[in-house]
Amino acid sequence: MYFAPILLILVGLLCYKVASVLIRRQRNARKASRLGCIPPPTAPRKGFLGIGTLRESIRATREDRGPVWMHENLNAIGKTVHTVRAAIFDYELIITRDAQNVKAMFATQSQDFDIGLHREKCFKSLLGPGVMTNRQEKWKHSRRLIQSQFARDNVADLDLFQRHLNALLRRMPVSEDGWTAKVDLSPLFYSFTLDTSTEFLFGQSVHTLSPEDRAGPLSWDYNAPDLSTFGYHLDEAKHIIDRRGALAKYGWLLRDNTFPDHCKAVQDCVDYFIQKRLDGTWDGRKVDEKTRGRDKFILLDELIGKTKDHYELRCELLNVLHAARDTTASLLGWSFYFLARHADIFAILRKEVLDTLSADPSAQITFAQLWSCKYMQWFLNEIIRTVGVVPMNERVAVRDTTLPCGGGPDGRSPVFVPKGTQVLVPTYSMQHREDIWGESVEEFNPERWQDRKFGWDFIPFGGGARQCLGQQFARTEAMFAISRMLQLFDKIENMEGPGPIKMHQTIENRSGTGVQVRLHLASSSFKSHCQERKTECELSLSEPYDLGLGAERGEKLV
Ligand code: HEM
Repeated sequence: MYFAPILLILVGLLCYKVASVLIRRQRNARKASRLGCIPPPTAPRKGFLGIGTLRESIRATREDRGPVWMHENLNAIGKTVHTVRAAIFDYELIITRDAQNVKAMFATQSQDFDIGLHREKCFKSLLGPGVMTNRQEKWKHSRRLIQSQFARDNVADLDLFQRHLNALLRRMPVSEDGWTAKVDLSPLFYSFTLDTSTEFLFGQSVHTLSPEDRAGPLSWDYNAPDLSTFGYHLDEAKHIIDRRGALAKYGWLLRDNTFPDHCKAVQDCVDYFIQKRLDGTWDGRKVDEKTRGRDKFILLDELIGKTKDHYELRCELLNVLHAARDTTASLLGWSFYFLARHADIFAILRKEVLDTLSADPSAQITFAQLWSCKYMQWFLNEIIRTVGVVPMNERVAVRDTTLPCGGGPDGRSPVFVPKGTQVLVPTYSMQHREDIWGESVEEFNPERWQDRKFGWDFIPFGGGARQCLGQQFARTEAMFAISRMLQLFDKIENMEGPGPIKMHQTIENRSGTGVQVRLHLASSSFKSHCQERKTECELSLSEPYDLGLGAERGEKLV
């Protein structure tokens, strides 16, 4: 009985939708032609309404080859085609790996573009509004608040990295033959960067790698949240967000009842840190106003000088934590993934570290020394280029606008971009364009960076107005950890065996098979450790030897 009116309403809605799409297309076509724009090539739409393409892309991501799938699909349209239109259902977007278009969106026409609304929507519940998720005026406010802090020289604290690296090394006991057991370095680096970034942001690490250090300062406080699960809840919440993000504007379809609990657990911990800092109490002692944040850089302390709004502090700090932690862990993981597969590069890099810094892993390293390691810089650039640590970026047009090129058969005409259109920037694909990087594009070769300057064709840290604020921090942390490990170990072996590279793409891109290696302790570092600990150098190692600097042999590993 009710069937006919419902059907009528549905048909009416469908007609309205079709009519409005057609009218919008006509209006856009007229405006585009007035502006001298020509559409770019259209990516083939597979299956009904492009559902086949969507399915293929989801399958590729699930099989850990998402960035490669995108690159191959663009190349299939044409190796010289760098801007295309794509459509799935009623959703039309532009994909560009053209440096000129990227420069326009990120810099020269940045007032016409912003990050997509779905980034804000996906992350809102976990991070809240902050520098990564805010748009327009609100973003400008967040950026101003954070940026001035990052301009300081002492943002990257080498002592901080050293302490947490020691904890990581304690997880890698060495046997009698000088080799560590087979270890997956990937999760260790994710823990390492969680520990360093929580300390750098909140002034208190969650000590994932050294829980024994966590117990001390907070044991007196019965109201303290459970810091041991901070990393778990953060990872789980991010995992759900990643899955939603893959569905773009349809992300809301993916429901997960555990999501609010994960978000709350993370926020409770951060709230606790902030409250303690705001109260001026920490570890039961009064924090001295004068020394607060002076001897070492703590972002929370710096922000407290600008705002006392608890919610704002929490959101901004969580935004930076999200930006900092996984990206740097991915960079470190991939570094050792490639070192384990390129013995020649391992040898060159190690020689540079020993010559420039010292062969002694307990000798002090300075910021200037680290940054003078040229080959190390090339090596990191090549890692970032090869894997695309953040393999995809995006913008959305906030008004009708244009991109300077990509249109027409020769790709030289401007392209019309209607308001609300999402423009994807597949940075991985940009970094694998043969016309930019040459025929050896798929070769891992740090030396290609010898005389190369950064341009708009290499934007792993974004560019222009929203450029990454932590590039220097991330590079310093990675250089420090790599240098120390190369001082300690003289060999690395790939324990995964042959097989294709797997790129597990979430927001960052990490190795889908982990970083399965074993490392061999250099005899010189072994001696220096022994001397430092006043133990005998000719130790006959009948038990695994604990590598952690400062830790005594035989100490119980956690
Ligand atoms: C290898 C490591 C890293 C990579 C590849 C990376 C990459 C990026 C990229 C591509 C963006 C721009 C996003 C966009 O255009 O919308 C970005 C933004 C940002 N990054 Fe990083 N990042 C890294 C490490 C870090 C670290 C360690 C920190 C902090 C300590 C950090 C803080 C930020 C912040 C605050 C923003 C937001 C800037 C804004 O929107 O105004 N990043 N990062």
